[in-house]
Amino acid sequence: MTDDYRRRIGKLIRDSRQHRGWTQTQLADALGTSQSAVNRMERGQQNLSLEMLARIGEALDSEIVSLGTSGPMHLRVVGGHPLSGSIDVKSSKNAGVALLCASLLNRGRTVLRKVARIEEVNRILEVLNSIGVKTRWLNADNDLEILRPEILDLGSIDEVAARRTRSVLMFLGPLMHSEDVFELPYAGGCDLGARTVEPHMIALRPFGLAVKATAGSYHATVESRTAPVRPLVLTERGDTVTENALLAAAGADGVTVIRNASPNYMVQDLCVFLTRLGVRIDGIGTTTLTVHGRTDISADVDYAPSEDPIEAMSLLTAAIVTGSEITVRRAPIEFLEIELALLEEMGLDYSRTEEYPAANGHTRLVDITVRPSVLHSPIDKIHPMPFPGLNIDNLPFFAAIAASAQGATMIHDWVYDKRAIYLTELTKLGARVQLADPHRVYVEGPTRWSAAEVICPPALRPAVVILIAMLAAKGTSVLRNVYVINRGYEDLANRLNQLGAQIEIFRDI
Ligand SMILES: CC(=O)N[C@H]1[C@@H](OP(=O)(O)OP(=O)(O)OC[C@H]2O[C@@H](n3ccc(=O)[nH]c3=O)[C@H](O)[C@@H]2O)O[C@H](CO)[C@@H](O)[C@@H]1O
Ligand SMILES: C=C(OP(=O)(O)O)C(=O)O
Repeated sequence: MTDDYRRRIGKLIRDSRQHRGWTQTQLADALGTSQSAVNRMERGQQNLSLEMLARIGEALDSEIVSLGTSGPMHLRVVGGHPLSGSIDVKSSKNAGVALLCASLLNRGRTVLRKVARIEEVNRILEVLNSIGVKTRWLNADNDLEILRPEILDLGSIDEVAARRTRSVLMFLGPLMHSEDVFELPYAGGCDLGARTVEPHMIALRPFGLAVKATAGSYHATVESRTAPVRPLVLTERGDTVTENALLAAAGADGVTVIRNASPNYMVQDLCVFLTRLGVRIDGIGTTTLTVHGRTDISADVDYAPSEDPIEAMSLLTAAIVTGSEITVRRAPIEFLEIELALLEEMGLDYSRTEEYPAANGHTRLVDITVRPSVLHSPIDKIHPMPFPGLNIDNLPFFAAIAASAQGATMIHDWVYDKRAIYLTELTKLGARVQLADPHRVYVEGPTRWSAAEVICPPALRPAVVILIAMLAAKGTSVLRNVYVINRGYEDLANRLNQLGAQIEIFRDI
């Protein structure tokens, strides 16, 4: 790099940092380097690798220094080393996106604390911004301010961003309170096979919302604005459908009883948030929710969504599969109990601290320490259930765990059409995974993991499972196109590196 280039790039970095309102120390923290190194970079006195430029671009959210961020992101993993140390679980993707959608109900100022800085959140923010909602990251802790304008500009909705996430479906519940007729692009998300939206349509109908699927979008018409006269019985105990019903009920004039509601973690977080907005909800954490709606929600609210049980499970799995001792701090225990009970049956040696409250004042957290253990397969198949059951999104992690255990395990993903199929990618790293049918795999362990080059399957959890297997595999593996992981995990590679992993981020340019 010539001096001139170094100086010009340094100036761009300084401008972007100042634009974001960060000190050199804040940028250094985000990059895992020192303030003096940032100072040298800004003065053009430091050679910068493309990877470092990519990381700076990402940290500063800046197009100017996104030189290396234009192409897809990949990971190079030097595996076979045990991990050690402690790691904090971040707030959940699924509560994060639900609360962003819920902020549309609020005419006051919404502040969400420590929001996971992930692609799924970015997509919803792009959609919110495109319709006129003002959002602003307040600091390096990822606190986020959201201000909804009186009138939304739905005609300008960012369709590209909307189509990349399924969470945009949760705009239906809030928007029906302020719009008479509106369109939403078809929801996307992980490619897990067909995912029905019918339960959402059925749940919102009693509130007076008619939704018709037209070419490429949902056409919504508010025929009347009412609270359902009878209890609303959900046909599926789904998470986002429960959230949509809650959002419709929260802004409706009257009391709504929702039966067969999901009591899962993101739903509980949303309920607690709505109570902070002044909406009374009885039965939080159960399958019957009674919502006392309000048509005048306008509160300056400050809320910290809780920690992600799926991220906690991912980190526990990384420890188990690499035979490491690590402590996963701030794990929401209510949503991990069955997983831990099963792991204990399989021979896992672990301990946990007393419970302490999350910042939302509701969720119970513990620190979990996992120690190297000799695991054996469970006697019965492993299958998920809606909460309270083994979490549907935690199931894929058991494929890597079963592959590390002695014996044969059957894993039954009845939920998604395609997800079990993606688990067979583990065979590329030496695991014996056999597809019995599109929903069931047999896993035979233990595995001598071997390094490989793999393209991420288009599904978040199976992609992370492959990354974890790469941490266990001696040698250098490459995982390509990790957008799907970034959709749900913040800075996962660097955080694993802090536990001793050797993962390098690189990009095509
Ligand atoms: C943004 C968000 O929060 N996403 C989560 C949410 O998605 P979301 O709520 O969108 O999940 P879906 O509605 O797609 O439900 C998942 C699948 O389970 C089936 N199903 C669900 C409930 C039920 O009682 N019976 C039944 O058959 C559905 O038909 C579907 O095939 O919940 C899923 C299931 O926990 C999780 O994988 C997703 O991470
Ligand atoms: C399936 C998942 O999420 P989404 O609903 O965002 O596709 C997931 O989190 O594993």
